[in-house]
This record gives sequence, structure tokens and C-alpha cells, in this order.
Amino acid sequence: MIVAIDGPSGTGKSSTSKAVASQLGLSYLDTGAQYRAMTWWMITNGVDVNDPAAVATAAAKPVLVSGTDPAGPTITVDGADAAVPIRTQEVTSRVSAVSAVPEVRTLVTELQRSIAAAAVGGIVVEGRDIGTTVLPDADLKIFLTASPEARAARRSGELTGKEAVDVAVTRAALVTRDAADAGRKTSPLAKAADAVEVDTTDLTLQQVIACVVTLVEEKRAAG
Ligand SMILES: Nc1ncnc2c1ncn2[C@@H]1O[C@H](COP(=O)(O)OP(=O)(O)O)[C@@H](O)[C@H]1O
Ligand SMILES: Nc1ccn([C@@H]2O[C@H](COP(=O)(O)OP(=O)(O)O)[C@@H](O)[C@H]2O)c(=O)n1
Repeated sequence: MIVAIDGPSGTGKSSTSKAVASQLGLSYLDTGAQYRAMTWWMITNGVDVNDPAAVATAAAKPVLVSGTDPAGPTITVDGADAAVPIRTQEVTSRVSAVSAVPEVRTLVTELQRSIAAAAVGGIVVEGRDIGTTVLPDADLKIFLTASPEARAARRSGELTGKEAVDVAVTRAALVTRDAADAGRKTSPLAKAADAVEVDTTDLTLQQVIACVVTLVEEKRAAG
């Protein structure tokens, strides 16, 4: 059972995917964390993320390893734990530039396919282009949406201390990132033709999880 969950930022992909994978005994892969890890490596190694040629040349250097237990997903870069540094606003604001570089996408997509192929018990993979490009033969494809207001409110709720910013600032950053991700040439953020769209604006997280679990169970029963 391969489940692909795509959608813009703050629609609930990570929370839903982890919970669905835990409930159904599947592995879990956060592909956004891999693009964030690549971006963090570029920044720490002095690569200009706005220079696509420089990013392309460096892309094969970092070794990214993802742990796929939904109860405790992990990400390391060259053996170092990257879970915390990949979530800074600096990385968030630069990740779309790095993820738009075709050489980066080719490498990361190959890595994602090999992780999915190794997950013998099945896997939930979340991102932007899983249903369209990475795993077009997934058994079930979900595309999560929500209004920009709901997504910004959810995201600002997560930012505390010196990273806390006004919800309007969060909303603007989120809309800019969506536009970059949906507008790039190579495998943009898009709903696959055969994906089930779920608008989560007025749903609780528990309702979204229950909806996806039901869809997986229906697929299992049918297959
Ligand atoms: N349906 C929902 N209602 C309210 N809050 C939600 C819902 N889904 C997710 N959240 C919260 O919104 C934030 C972003 O969710 P996340 O799963 O990280 O989204 P994504 O992976 O799509 O960016 C998290 O704090 C999460 O707990
Ligand atoms: N399959 C994917 C997943 C993420 N990404 C890129 O990685 C960024 C971070 O993804 P994420 O899922 O961690 O973002 P959030 O939804 O958590 O804010 C996105 O804005 C995209 O630029 C991508 O290009 N393709």
C-alpha cells in the first residue's frame, strides 16, 4: 500500500500522514524535510541558493538519510541530525529556490523512490509532487487544501519566541512559497488527475485523519 499525500504548506500533510501511517502500520516519509535538509546544507556550506548552477553542481555532495518510523521520523545530513535546523525561517524562505533546481529534484526523487521501494509493509509519502511525479502508480493519492487564512493561522500557532511573527506576515510568506512551488518548471506542486481532494479548512485534524484512513481501508478492501 503506497499512499501519496500532496498539497500546499499548512494543509495538514505531515500531521495527517504521520497519524495515518501509525494507525495503519505503514512507514512514513516527509519529502519536504529532504528538500529542507538539502537547503540547510547549501546555506551552511556557503552555496548561493539563488544561483541555480551552483546549487546544481553541489547537489550530489550532501548525504541525506531519512528514518521512516511515523512515531519518530528522522533526517540526517552527512550523519548529523538535521531535524531542528531545517525548520528555521531562513531555510523555509530559501527552500523553494533550491527545490526548483532540476538536478536537485532528480537526485531527491531517486532517493524517495528507493525509500518507497524498500518499505515492504507500505508507506505514506507526503510532499508536493508525489502523486504526479515521484510515485505516479501510488495506490491512493490525496491532495489536501485549505484557505490561506486557515493555513497561516495554523503555521503562526507553531512559531514561538524570537521566530514568532504576525499572522499576516506568515500568510504572505506562505502564499509566496506556494506560488514558487506551483510555478516552477520541474514537477510543480499540483494535484494528480486521479487524486482525491480534501479541503481541510473547516475540518479538525482528527476528521482529516479519519477521512484518509477510511479511503485507505476502502482501497485495501477493493484490492
Ligand atoms: N485540520 C486541521 N485543523 C487545525 N489544525 C490543523 C489541522 N491540520 C493540521 N493542523 C495543524 O496545522 C499545523 C500545520 O500542519 P502540518 O501537518 O505541519 O501541515 P503541512 O505538512 O501540510 O505543512 C500543525 O500545527 C498542525 O497541528
Ligand atoms: N515533494 C516535495 C516536497 C517539498 N518540496 C519543497 O520543499 C519545501 C518545504 O516543504 P515542507 O513540506 O517541509 O513545507 P511545509 O508544508 O512543512 O511548510 C516546499 O515549499 C517545496 O519547495 C518540493 O518541492 N517537493
